[in-house]
Amino acid sequence: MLIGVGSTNNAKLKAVEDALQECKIKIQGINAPSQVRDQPLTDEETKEGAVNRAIYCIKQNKDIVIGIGLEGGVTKMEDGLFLCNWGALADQEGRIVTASGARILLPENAEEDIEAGLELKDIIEKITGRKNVHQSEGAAGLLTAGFVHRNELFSHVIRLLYGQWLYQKAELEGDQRGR
Ligand SMILES: O=P(O)(O)OP(=O)(O)OP(=O)(O)OC[C@H]1O[C@@H](n2cnc3c(O)ncnc32)[C@H](O)[C@@H]1O
Ligand SMILES: [Mg+2]
Repeated sequence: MLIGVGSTNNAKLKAVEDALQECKIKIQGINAPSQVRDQPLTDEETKEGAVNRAIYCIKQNKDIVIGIGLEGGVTKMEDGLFLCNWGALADQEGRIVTASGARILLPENAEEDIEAGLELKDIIEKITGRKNVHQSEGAAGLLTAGFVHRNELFSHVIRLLYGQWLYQKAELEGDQRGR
């Protein structure tokens, strides 16, 4: 089964590979536009970016059975700004499922930089002094001393998406059999 993943970011592609390793899948990374800001600033905007990427993927090629869109963002809470991750799965029948992942509080200085208009990936590069951290362990890796990497956060989201999709398809097939 061919899965289109709406990104060429290694952390996201690895997340899909790891999350669905027991399923017979082939992955195609697609440079899908999120159609939201490069740095989404709310849960809603982050989720919308994931949905837009997923839908873009299934429109590229009829052989793509499902499209997966993954989007990172931030969301404001009483105690500060949290890192959030959203995912969406779209299929050729028009079904769309969504899920979000674990979230952690960003340091106060990161919040100030984001409010000043910087992207989280640039802030993390500034803190670590390394390039392309968003393609590997990400902000989560930095803030958990390497315990939880960005791809792991997305992996859970992907399993939530794929599992919901399987469940909904099975429900539909049950209905069609007159259950
Ligand atoms: O190529 P794409 O798929 O766009 O990958 P990306 O790394 O830009 O990821 P997103 O667009 O999903 O993330 C939106 C913004 O949030 C940043 N971001 C989100 N999670 C991050 C993380 O764990 N570490 C570093 N930056 C992160 C990211 O770099 C962008 O600036
Ligand atoms: Mg991006």
